Amino acid sequence: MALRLTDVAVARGGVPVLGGVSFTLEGGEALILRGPNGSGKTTLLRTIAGLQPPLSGTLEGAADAVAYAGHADGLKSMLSVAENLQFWAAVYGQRDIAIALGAYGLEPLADRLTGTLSAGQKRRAGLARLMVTGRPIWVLDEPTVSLDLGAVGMFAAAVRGHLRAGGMALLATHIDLGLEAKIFDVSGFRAAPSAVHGASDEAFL
Ligand SMILES: Nc1ncnc2c1ncn2[C@@H]1O[C@H](COP(=O)(O)OP(=O)(O)OP(=O)(O)O)[C@@H](O)[C@H]1O
Repeated sequence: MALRLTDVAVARGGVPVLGGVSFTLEGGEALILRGPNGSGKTTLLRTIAGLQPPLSGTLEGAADAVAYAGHADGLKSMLSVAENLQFWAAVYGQRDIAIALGAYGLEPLADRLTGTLSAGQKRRAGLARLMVTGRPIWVLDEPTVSLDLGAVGMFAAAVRGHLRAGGMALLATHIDLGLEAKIFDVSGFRAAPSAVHGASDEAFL
């Protein structure tokens, strides 16, 4: 299986952000999105995750295959870490959370209410969530924010394991994770300036 984008254009708040984006990601491959702040990385990732439609172009291989980790951690603060992972495992028809807990050193925190965790601990739990989805394409937006060096290592190891198992990873990150990955710089794909200004998609704020 593969994720294939052909001549994709994306918009935020009705304003075109990127155009002419084409790439293919095969099983076992990672692709890192680069580009300055505001260049459209998040918008492209949200489109691939199915949170918004592309303006034009075709996107193949993403439906029912993507697990998305955006800026929010996707955790319920009044559930424990284990309960959160069990919840997400159930959503995706999976059961085992032990591997995910172990991969991010979360066993000692398994029974803690997620709302009482530190920012980095929450981020570890949010990333562990990906491992209980069983989904082949991990789409990650700045995944290492709040992580200390040890946790960055845990994350890199989790991604490597996912790739070895034939999975794919698409990441927007400014950090060198030591992964063998293709780089896609979105800077060269800026959409032509539009006459529309000041719009926003508040529904997603
Ligand atoms: N909710 C929104 N409504 C309207 N425009 C938005 C909204 N969110 C972001 N934008 C604009 O869309 C453009 C692309 O933003 P996007 O978040 O995709 O960039 P990014 O490359 O991920 O940036 P960063 O590196 O800062 O995270 C920017 O000009 C941004 O100001």
